[in-house]
Amino acid sequence: MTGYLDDIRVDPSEIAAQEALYGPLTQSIRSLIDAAIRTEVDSEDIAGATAALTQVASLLRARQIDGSYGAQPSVTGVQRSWASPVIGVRNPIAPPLILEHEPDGRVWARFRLGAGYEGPPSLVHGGVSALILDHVLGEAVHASGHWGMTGTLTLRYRRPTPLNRPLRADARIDRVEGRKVYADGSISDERGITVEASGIFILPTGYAAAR
Ligand SMILES: CCCCCCCC/C=C\CCCCCCCC(=O)SCCNC(=O)CCNC(=O)[C@H](O)C(C)(C)COP(=O)(O)OP(=O)(O)OC[C@H]1O[C@@H](n2cnc3c(N)ncnc32)[C@H](O)[C@@H]1OP(=O)(O)O
Repeated sequence: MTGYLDDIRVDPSEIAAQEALYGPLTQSIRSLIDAAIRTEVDSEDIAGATAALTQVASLLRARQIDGSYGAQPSVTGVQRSWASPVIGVRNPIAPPLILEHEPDGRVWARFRLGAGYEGPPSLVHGGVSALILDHVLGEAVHASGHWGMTGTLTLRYRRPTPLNRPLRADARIDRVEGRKVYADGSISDERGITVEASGIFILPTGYAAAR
């Protein structure tokens, strides 16, 4: 797999400039998603908003990459994660999580989930929790100098996870067995753990280990 070591070679000022350009666009669309779910304006205003948004979409589509973001051969490892639905600087679906890396390899993030992530009324959708944990466990694997595809992800939903409350995700690797890296993690609210996860991340046949 290419891209892994490119992370180190990307010019930081170029990354900062791109983040300053695309970050506000993404944040604006993120706010729009929440607005679209919760709006109670009258039908004329909905029709007006729909027309305006169609125009915005065609403005952005005037020049586009071919295919998905991470599939671009010229795009570096750092930029590729910008399309992530969990941390993506360019993905309005991402909450986003801002990940913190500890020297001992633990990875964690504080975040909140709003109306766009609802499962049961006023609670986080279980699939969204799985998405977040898959990513955070995968990051802990990556931080340990390995990488791999998610082979198995096991979740235990211990308590409902609330919307619009401070949440935290944590992950760390447990052990490495050949091509398999075992990682554990959780999502917590103010009262403690709501979801526990364990995952097996596997370096696919034919791929070299990261380091
Ligand atoms: C992820 C790429 C990272 C790129 C790095 C760049 C930067 C990263 C930065 C930041 C982290 C990002 C974080 C992202 C997080 C999201 C990750 C995802 O969403 S991944 C998409 C969902 N997962 C799939 O689509 C897998 C589909 N499955 C496969 O591709 C294969 O089945 C694979 C690779 C899992 C295994 O295939 P084989 O052919 O290489 O492996 P065989 O030779 O069959 O088995 C090897 C060993 O693993 C066990 N094994 C095989 N499959 C297993 C499984 N599903 N679960 C558990 N064990 C399994 C076997 O029993 C065997 O064990 P024995 O060596 O005998 O002890």
